[in-house]
Amino acid sequence: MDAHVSPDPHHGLDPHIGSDAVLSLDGVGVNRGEAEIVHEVSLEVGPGTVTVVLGSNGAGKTTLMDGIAGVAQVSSGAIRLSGRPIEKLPTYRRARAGLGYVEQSRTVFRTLTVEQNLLVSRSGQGELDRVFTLFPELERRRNLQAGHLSGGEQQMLVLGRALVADPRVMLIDEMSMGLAPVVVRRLMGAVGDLVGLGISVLLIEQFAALALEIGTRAYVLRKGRVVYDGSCAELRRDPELLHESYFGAAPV
Ligand SMILES: Nc1ncnc2c1ncn2[C@@H]1O[C@H](COP(=O)(O)OP(=O)(O)OP(=O)(O)O)[C@@H](O)[C@H]1O
Repeated sequence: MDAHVSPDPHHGLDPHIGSDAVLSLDGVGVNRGEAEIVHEVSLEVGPGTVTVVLGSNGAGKTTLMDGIAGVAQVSSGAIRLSGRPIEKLPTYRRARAGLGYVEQSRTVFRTLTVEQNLLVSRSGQGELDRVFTLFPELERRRNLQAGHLSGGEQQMLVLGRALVADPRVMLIDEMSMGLAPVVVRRLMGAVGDLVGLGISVLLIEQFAALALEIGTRAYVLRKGRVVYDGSCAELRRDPELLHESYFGAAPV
């Protein structure tokens, strides 16, 4: 671990974060096939917060999310959702327990309308209204085939589809891929609004500066390990620390 990268799990943070975590990982390893890609990750998502996971390409961010959601095999450690161990549950039972997963590759049913896309994964009418409150853009296009939406609107619909399943925690993996910064900013605003709906978020985002604006706590992964655990505010203030966490050396 580097000298400037905080080894203190509560560094610069509001001390209330921690014990009442909605999602917590304790020493988690995650495999891809035979190889362990993520090693001994301990992490907490506080209630009503956005927690940000950063790291360079190949650092293991997606593998970590896949392990939490049950898509990749957890090789060691414990994962708790509202205090309940979930690491041995199959994917669908983790989802039923309140874990929503917005995977990296955005998918909508292109030939179905916006509304039909939402109805497919609905748990109640109220949730549809929540989506349209969050994304008035989608309400205006509710009868349009989803394939005709812009990239940003499709991503809103992907988020909306996760939202109608009424999750307690949402894992969101790089939803900004290929989108213009102005669209990403709009999406980040919506992610920030999720906490107002009582949803806690674990967010992977390549636009680090935008993610750090809406996040409370940040983790940086390098080679599958946590090398920074601290506040988003600290990383925002200190771009050198951010760079060093990513790459293991200060910028030249
Ligand atoms: N299915 C797989 N089988 C074997 N190795 C894999 C597989 N998927 C990913 N990896 C490897 O695991 C490592 C971490 O990949 P991962 O996709 O989790 O990183 P990431 O931080 O999400 O990167 P990116 O930002 O590029 O998505 C990489 O070295 C990658 O080559």
